[in-house]
Amino acid sequence: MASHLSIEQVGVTFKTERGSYVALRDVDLKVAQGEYIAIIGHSGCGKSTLLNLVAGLLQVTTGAILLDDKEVSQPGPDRAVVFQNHSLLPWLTVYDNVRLAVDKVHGKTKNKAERHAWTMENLKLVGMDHAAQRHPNEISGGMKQRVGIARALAMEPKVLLLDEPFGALDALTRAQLQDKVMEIQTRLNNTVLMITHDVDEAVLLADRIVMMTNGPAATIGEVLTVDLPRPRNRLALAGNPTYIAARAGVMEFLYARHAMNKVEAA
Ligand SMILES: Nc1ncnc2c1ncn2[C@@H]1O[C@H](COP(=O)(O)OP(=O)(O)OP(=O)(O)O)[C@@H](O)[C@H]1O
Repeated sequence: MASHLSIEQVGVTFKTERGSYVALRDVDLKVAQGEYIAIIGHSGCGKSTLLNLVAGLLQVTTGAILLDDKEVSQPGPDRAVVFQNHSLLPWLTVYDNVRLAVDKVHGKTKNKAERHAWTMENLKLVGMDHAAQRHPNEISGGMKQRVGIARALAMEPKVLLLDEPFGALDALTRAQLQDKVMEIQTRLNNTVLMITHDVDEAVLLADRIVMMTNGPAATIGEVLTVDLPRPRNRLALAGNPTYIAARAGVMEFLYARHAMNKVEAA
């Protein structure tokens, strides 16, 4: 596998008032272009820390992160992040939220008309072109997440980083957006790193599921390949033996072998 994104022997130690806290150690992962990776693990195991390292929002203490052989040390337009709590600017319209990112990333390469067309094309991709002139407070949580995804895609990042992007949504909206993301990924072949707490979401969306051990000093415990053809249909998969086995494998990892200590979890 050609390694497009390479996480090499990464460790992170935070300085806290009570001393050093080793959040991650020896995290090793190679991701190919176009791969969809889900990262799953109990609360506090370091999933966001890992994503923030790839985003360049945090620095590794040891090891390195390479994207196309270049070390990642700061945020850049080649990595776009979508957070759980939509981070749209409330005073801008849906259109302007996306357009701002388009102007920033494509200001030198596309003219004004092209930037407008590109903004609309990405809003269309997530089915939000009809609401272009609305403000964030006039649209639902699911719609805000769709705009956040449009904004990220409009940057044409090499890697799309999703930090529980559907976590705050109701089950139906969540399913709709998962389908949308699958459809977009099939079309654009983005490399995706997605954090989730949801086993079904991980199996449905991912090519590989990275399962993390509990902290302190959390690391990758196991990586499970989801050998299911695409496009994937949630209804058809419900009785699929490969789907059921993958789901059981992740459940077993999380709730049998790496069950969270009840005191810790409280
Ligand atoms: N800036 C920081 N300073 C000190 N400790 C931190 C810092 N950021 C994170 N941690 C600690 O590192 C560990 C990993 O945190 P992280 O947010 O990455 O976990 P997570 O797996 O994303 O959790 P959740 O699923 O609850 O979002 C936690 O124990 C957290 O308290």
